[in-house]
Amino acid sequence: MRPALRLAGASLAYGNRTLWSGLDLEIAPGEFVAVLGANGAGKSSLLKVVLGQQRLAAGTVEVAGRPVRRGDRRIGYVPQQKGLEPTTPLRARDFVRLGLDGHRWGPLLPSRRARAQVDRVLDAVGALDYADAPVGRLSGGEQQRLRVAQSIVGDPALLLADEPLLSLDLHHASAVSALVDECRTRTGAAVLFVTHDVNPVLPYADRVLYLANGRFRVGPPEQVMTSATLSDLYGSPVEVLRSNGRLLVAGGAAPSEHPHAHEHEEAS
Ligand SMILES: Nc1ncnc2c1ncn2[C@@H]1O[C@H](COP(=O)(O)OP(=O)(O)OP(=O)(O)O)[C@@H](O)[C@H]1O
Repeated sequence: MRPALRLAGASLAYGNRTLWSGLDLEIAPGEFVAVLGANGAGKSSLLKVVLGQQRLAAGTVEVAGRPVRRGDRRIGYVPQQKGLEPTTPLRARDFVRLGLDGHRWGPLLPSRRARAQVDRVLDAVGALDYADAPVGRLSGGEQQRLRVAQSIVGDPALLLADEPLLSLDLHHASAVSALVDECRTRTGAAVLFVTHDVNPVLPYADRVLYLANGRFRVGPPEQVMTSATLSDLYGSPVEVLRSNGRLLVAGGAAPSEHPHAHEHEEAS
């Protein structure tokens, strides 16, 4: 089967600083890959490469067998969270609808089918109660649920989610993770899901891509999320603790020039 996403010998650099290199990754349709790593490891940049917004320094990247290009309608994207302007002149449901026909100019076309699709995802993220509210007045967590709804409403073949659980309470973090899982099961979408906390996606992640120190490990969570693997990756002691089925990563202070890398922790 043709991979939904294929990176081969991929390297990413800004100027003379290489974020990661030698990345070979094939994601099958329907596969769920969680992307983890310290601040600044290059997780968001990886998504930008797949979106065609950032060029590789070396190697190739293909989405469903074709070179990446900007504005690929087969890709759904949840950008890293930014608050929407309070005066944004859109209702929540119109904001979600942009995921279906936001690429077209002009007023939204009346369509019973589009309305039903929007209602279905609003319901799935628990946003029906505020479907007609102005989007800019909603809380960070409410807006975040709408971003997720917008990214999946068009049934993408590849879903890229950049910290979609940020601002969500435990209940909604679980619900959004389950929703993404349900979406990939129903539509066969492949998922690349950036998160700082692996726990909400542990039930669904087929593999983890862990980026640190310009290197990476990729494999099933039980292989990657171990003290031995992460200590080796970071080059310093990292302890992965297990408690009640949850993982807690302690340590991971990367010998990096970026002080915020030391804040890395998957505890929640
Ligand atoms: N366009 C750019 N030009 C130069 N440097 C950049 C650019 N975009 C990102 N960087 C730098 O590259 C590094 C990786 O950024 P990126 O946002 O991909 O990291 P991340 O792993 O997603 O981090 P976080 O967990 O903090 O969101 C950072 O140090 C960032 O400052």
